[in-house]
Amino acid sequence: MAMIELNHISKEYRTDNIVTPALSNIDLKIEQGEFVSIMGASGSGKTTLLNIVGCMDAPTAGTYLFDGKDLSREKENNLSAIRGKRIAFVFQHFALIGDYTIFENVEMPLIKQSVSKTVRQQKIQSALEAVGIKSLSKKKAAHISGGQKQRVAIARAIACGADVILADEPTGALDSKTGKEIMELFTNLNAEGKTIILITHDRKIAEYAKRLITIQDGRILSDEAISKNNLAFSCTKYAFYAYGLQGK
Ligand SMILES: Nc1ncnc2c1ncn2[C@@H]1O[C@H](COP(=O)(O)OP(=O)(O)OP(=O)(O)O)[C@@H](O)[C@H]1O
Repeated sequence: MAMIELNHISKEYRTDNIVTPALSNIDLKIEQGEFVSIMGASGSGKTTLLNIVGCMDAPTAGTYLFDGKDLSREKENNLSAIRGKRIAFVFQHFALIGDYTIFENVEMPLIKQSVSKTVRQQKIQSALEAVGIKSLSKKKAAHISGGQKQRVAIARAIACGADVILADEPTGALDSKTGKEIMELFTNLNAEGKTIILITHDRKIAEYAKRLITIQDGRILSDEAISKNNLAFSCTKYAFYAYGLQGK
């Protein structure tokens, strides 16, 4: 059984009698532990798809099964519980509260989950350590760089214990070097078993994943494993590291 299973999913937005079809008849299975990139032109339906997978939006038709449970017609309370515990989001513009410290930003979902103070402290310290910003924990989110903000957002996803991380253009607001560092973090998280689904407009970013889905006009145009050439590239890169050379 796939962890994420979309069967004949369609989505239409209706505003002021205008109907906009966003997704048409999507069939998709994603197994636990996969790392998937989604690409497609602007307006092709990528964010709509991610929002349905992340229980932020409901489909107009079709069924969405998460771990075998049909969530398509689930009540908001139950969806919000799944969002909080199983699925975390990382956004292009970070979605942090600027006036809160880094520690407090990571802490918020844990308070919502009623995690005790001692356990919260442990989870937050270990998540901040995993993304390399433990020393910044008392700084306000407004006073750190874009790359550091995205690390906070990833730490928040790690700390809340989600096993699925959905990332919508996570490197879109970052320079290419910082973007690569963020993608290395996602690669590590995937190696630890997290399921990652990531939207990007950048083919190089997409190639960090193991599978690439292309969307066009609300339909899946292609769904393929990332090619061996790229694996050869990453093997070369890791060989560089293994021999203690500068791997660039
Ligand atoms: N809340 C909404 N109300 C009405 N139409 C919407 C809404 N959100 C998205 N749409 C429309 O649905 C279609 C798919 O939008 P979506 O945001 O999923 O595309 P996208 O591929 O993520 O685009 P981008 O790359 O520009 O972010 C577009 O035609 C868009 O205009």
